[in-house]
Formats: sequence, structure tokens, C-alpha cells
Amino acid sequence: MAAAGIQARFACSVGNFALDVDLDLPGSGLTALFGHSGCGKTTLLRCMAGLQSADGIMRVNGDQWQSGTDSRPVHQRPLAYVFQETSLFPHLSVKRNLMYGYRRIPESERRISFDQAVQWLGLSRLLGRMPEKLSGGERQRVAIARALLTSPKLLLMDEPLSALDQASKREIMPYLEALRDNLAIPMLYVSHSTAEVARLADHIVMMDGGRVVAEGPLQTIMARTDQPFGLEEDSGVILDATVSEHDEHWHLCRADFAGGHLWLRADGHLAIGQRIRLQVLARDISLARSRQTDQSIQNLLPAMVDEVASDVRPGTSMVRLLAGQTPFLSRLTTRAVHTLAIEPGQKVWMQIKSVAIVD
Ligand SMILES: Nc1ncnc2c1ncn2[C@@H]1O[C@H](COP(=O)(O)OP(=O)(O)OP(=O)(O)O)[C@@H](O)[C@H]1O
Repeated sequence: MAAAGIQARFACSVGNFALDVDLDLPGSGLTALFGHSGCGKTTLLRCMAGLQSADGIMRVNGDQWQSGTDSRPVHQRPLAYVFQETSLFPHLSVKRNLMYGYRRIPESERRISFDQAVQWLGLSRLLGRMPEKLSGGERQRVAIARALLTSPKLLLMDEPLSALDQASKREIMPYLEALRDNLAIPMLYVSHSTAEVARLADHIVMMDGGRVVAEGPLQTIMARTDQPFGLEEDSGVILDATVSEHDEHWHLCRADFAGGHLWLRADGHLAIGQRIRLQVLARDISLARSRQTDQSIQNLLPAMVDEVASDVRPGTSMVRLLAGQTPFLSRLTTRAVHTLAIEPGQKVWMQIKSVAIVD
């Protein structure tokens, strides 16, 4: 049976820059390509698309696009590419922009219906508008819907939000989350922004100097004590959780995740059953050998110490913990680690001072 997932192995040079990657990525969900400017993210997308010639292999859910010198040209690769700057046809309405690619796909090969794309991107009220009458965020939503209506098997997005202001970014995020949760095809999403990646990604590829320096599920990468994500002050884990209970009296709500539950301040808009992403920063978790109830912190979770990275900076250590299978990070002084004799395998209580909803 054909292998699921994306196999992308490329070696190429562009001027003085060399790209050399060997990736096996999930065949669905959103994979973020992350790294400093010039590390090769766009070059990698261009190789995948066949826009940049490279030696290598490209397979998408069992469909081979390239193997050695046998390489399908870009127009024979069923993918869609969304860029930072949208290029809608200025003389066509939103609806006609959307129909442009859709009409060219034979009905039997259409995998996403017109109505479905319009609904996912919230475009029903915009169909009659001309592109010049759209905000930047609306234009980008139209561009994404138009890309989907070509029925791609892979969606490539190169910094699709970077030309937008903060308000437009916030507005478009829920649509991207809906795509991540509903689209059957994989999405590769280039971004510089840790906030975007924390909110949207299921999987991360970190690049540096044309190579992959870390790769894996978001939760796993964020919980590494060596912090390949490059975060310092903001190191912490991301949890997928579900709102399960409201405590009206104390204005709190309970969010369940795979390894337990956490209480957070109830924002009126959270509905029971709603899926949310939570961030718990390493600096907001302290550890105790026993369950301490005579203190103010309410979120107390039992966990096992998985790894201790001493002196990640002078005097500061990073402790990786597991609550069930869910990893957490706690940043402690190295003195506290010694005083409490924190070591792998030990059972401790995490005292979690603050939990934030990623939005
Ligand atoms: N046509 C070209 N000729 C010469 N060098 C190039 C060319 N295109 C890209 N490069 C170089 O290749 C390297 C990788 O570029 P690439 O655009 O892939 O990086 P990136 O990670 O996407 O960066 P950014 O986040 O700034 O978009 C850079 O050093 C760039 O200068």
C-alpha cells in the first residue's frame, strides 16, 4: 500500500545557499516551517512545488511527484500555493475569482465544494464584492478559498498573514483553525511568528542554514528542554484541551486535557465542549515534593520528572515533567533543583500559577 504522509528529500543550491533536507511529515493537519530569515523555508516550499529544481523525492500521501530526475513540472503537481501578497483578479468579483479555478477542475475531481470553501472562509456576504472593496484579511481569505477550490492535495502557505495588521491577523485566525481541523489535505505553513505557530501548528519543522534542526509534533517540540524553538522567557508547553465545566460562583472554568485538568478564569464566551489551546509557561510552574494546599495556587497536578537540564543558563535549570503522557516544562533555579533533589523518575506536584488561552 502507498505510504501516507509527505516524504520530502531535497538537495539543491541557489546562489551560495545550499538546502539539504530529509523530511517525513504528517499527511494531514498543519505543519509549520519555522526559522530565521534566510534559513531556506521558501526554497523548501519551492522545491516541493517544483518551482525550484532540486535532486530528491517528493511524495504526498502515496502520490509520487518526484523521484530522482523524474520530476513532474509544477502544473502537474496538484497543489495550491498562497503567498503573503494576494493576487486576486481586480476586475472580477469575489465569486468570479473563486469560480476561476473551480471551473477548470472536472466535476468528478472536485474534492472541496464551492459552498464548503465559502463556509470555511466565511465569504457568503462578500461574494458580490470587488477585490478593491475588501480588507487585507478578507482578500487573504478569498485567496485561500480560491486555492482550495482547485482541489489540491497539498496546500502551501508562505507567510500568509505577514502583510496584515494585528487586527486582521486576529480576525483570520479562527478561519485558519477551522481549516486545520477540517481539511483532509496537509497544509505546510511558513511563519516567523511564534504566536502563529503556537496557535495553529500540529507539527513543526525548525530550519537553520538550509537544514532541519528539529522536527516533530508541536507539543513535543515545545516541551524540549533544549528549546530548539529559540524561546527564552516565553518557553512553555501548548496543550489541546476541552472546556468541560463552568464554576459560576468563582468565575472559573475547567479545561480537560489528556493528562488531567486545569482551572482557568472563565471568559464568558467559552462554551462547554469547546476545544481550546492552552499555554503554560515554564516560569509559571513551581514544583513541590508533596501536595501543598496551604498556598494560593489552585492548579496542582501530580507529575513525574522526565528530564533535568541543569544550568541552561547560569543558575537556571529546565525540568521536563509528564502528567500522564502530557509533557510540561518547569524553569527553576539550579539551587532549587539541588535542594529538592529533583531527578528523573521522581514523583512531584506541579504548582501551576497561570494558564493562558492561546489566541
Ligand atoms: N534566486 C536566488 N539567488 C541567490 N540566492 C538566493 C535566491 N533565492 C534565495 N536565495 C538565498 O537562499 C537563502 C534562503 O532563502 P529563502 O527565501 O528560502 O529563506 P526563507 O527562510 O524563506 O527567508 P524569509 O523568512 O526571509 O522569507 C537566502 O540566503 C537567500 O538569500
